[in-house]
Amino acid sequence: MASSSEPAAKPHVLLIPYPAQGHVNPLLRLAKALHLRSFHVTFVHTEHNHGRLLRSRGTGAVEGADGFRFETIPDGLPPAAELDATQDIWKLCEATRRTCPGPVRELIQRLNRTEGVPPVSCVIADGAMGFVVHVAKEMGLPAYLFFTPSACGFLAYLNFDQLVKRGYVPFKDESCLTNKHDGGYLDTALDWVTGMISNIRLRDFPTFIRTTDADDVMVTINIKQCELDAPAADGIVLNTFDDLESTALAAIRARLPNTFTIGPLVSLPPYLPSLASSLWKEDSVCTRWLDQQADGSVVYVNFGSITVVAREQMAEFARGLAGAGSPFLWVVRPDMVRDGGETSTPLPEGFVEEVAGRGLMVGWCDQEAVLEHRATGGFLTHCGWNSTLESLHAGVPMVCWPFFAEQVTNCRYTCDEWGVGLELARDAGREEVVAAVRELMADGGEMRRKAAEWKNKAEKAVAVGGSSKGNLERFVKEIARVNR
Ligand SMILES: O=c1ccn([C@@H]2O[C@H](COP(=O)(O)OP(=O)(O)O[C@H]3O[C@H](CO)[C@@H](O)[C@H](O)[C@H]3O)[C@@H](O)[C@H]2O)c(=O)[nH]1
Repeated sequence: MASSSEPAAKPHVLLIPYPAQGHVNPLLRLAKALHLRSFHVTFVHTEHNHGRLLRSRGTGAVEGADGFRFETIPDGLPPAAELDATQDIWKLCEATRRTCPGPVRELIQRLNRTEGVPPVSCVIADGAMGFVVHVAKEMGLPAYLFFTPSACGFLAYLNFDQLVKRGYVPFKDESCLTNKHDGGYLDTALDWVTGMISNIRLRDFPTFIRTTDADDVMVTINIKQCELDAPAADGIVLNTFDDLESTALAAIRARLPNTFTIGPLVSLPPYLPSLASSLWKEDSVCTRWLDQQADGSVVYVNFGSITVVAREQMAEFARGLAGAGSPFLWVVRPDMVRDGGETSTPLPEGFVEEVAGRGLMVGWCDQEAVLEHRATGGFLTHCGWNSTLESLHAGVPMVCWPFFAEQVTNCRYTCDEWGVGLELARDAGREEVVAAVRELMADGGEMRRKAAEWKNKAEKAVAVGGSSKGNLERFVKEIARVNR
């Protein structure tokens, strides 16, 4: 709760993440940065995620801090039978857009009536909650959108309407939907897209375009976010830095001039560590286990918070990972494998015993700490943007195994543009996994050198005098000023 002695003139920022781990994390980091700069902060979880946070912490309440409060809104989905199961992000996108405008409006009205709390002066919502901009505008409030993907991913989304207008989407033929049997359609060059690498292909675009449905929900929602919501916002915030994505950023700024690049938003060193956002309970054994491993020897494997893998592929992957020979730390979420809609034990029988001593499997870890640990030598990732950026910040080269959304775009840039990744084919078998992990963990090499270079540039961007640090301070001034 806010302290009643708080001066009424303090700017009060309301932050509304999209309710998924990869979206909550960067917005919470921004929220803390604003709190550190004397903003009163209200951070909004969905009721579902609030329940998960309580469970992952084993507490009865999610505590705020002085001038930092948590609030909840419904997400529009029926209550989940299994609290820890990953929500269906497709249904969630549609449900939040339909359900949340009313509750957001009521929340702002209630906060404005709450004694001791300064009136809400600015709203920052995730780009995937872009409808919030219109609610804020109706209430006379400035509103900013934080798009959590990479700039190259966001630029790809900004071109969805062109893909439709030019007739690439919807796909004409079901067979074009899969990597295997597309008859080359996914390799179509899109050299007209300003700001993306010149040889970008249809397959490098966020996978939501892979539909034969002219009214596809994800295509429609993404176009609305880019064509209706983003231009209506007072500004756009991106978790990236200028050196990394200068060409994509120039194209974005040509359309949305007031774009602030403030990344990488990392949480080290921690500020208000008690205000954490892990929806799963972190396994504390990881650091102790890593402490016992040699420098740069461990391959860290994590597919993020949403990815679901087929049982046979999981088994094949496990064999490949074990066969590569490096010690490994693998985060296996309990709901990662689904058989016919059912969640069941994800690992092949006997695997845990077989790799005991050289492979550690946990349900969830403190990923930033793992990537920064001296023993971690490579990251096998699904290329979620937070994972990619956290890896770049830690100077750790990657094997890229993208599954959906703009992970394919991030993979392309990580491998071909930034030179710090090796791509693993979506249908890779154990031999390919072995080969990729061995190459990743090999000593020396160009990828490792490049990774060290990007680490340096990332650190410079957020240090005093760096581009992201300067942009953050400019952003802070702008959103504090609109309040006066
Ligand atoms: O054991 C774990 C696993 C993950 N994380 C954290 O969880 C976040 C995961 O984010 P990300 O790597 O971006 O993966 P997703 O959760 O899959 O992210 C979704 O959101 C991202 C941002 O929009 C998109 O780039 C992805 O495509 C989309 O799947 C990161 O901050 C990780 O550090 C942990 O702390 N511990």
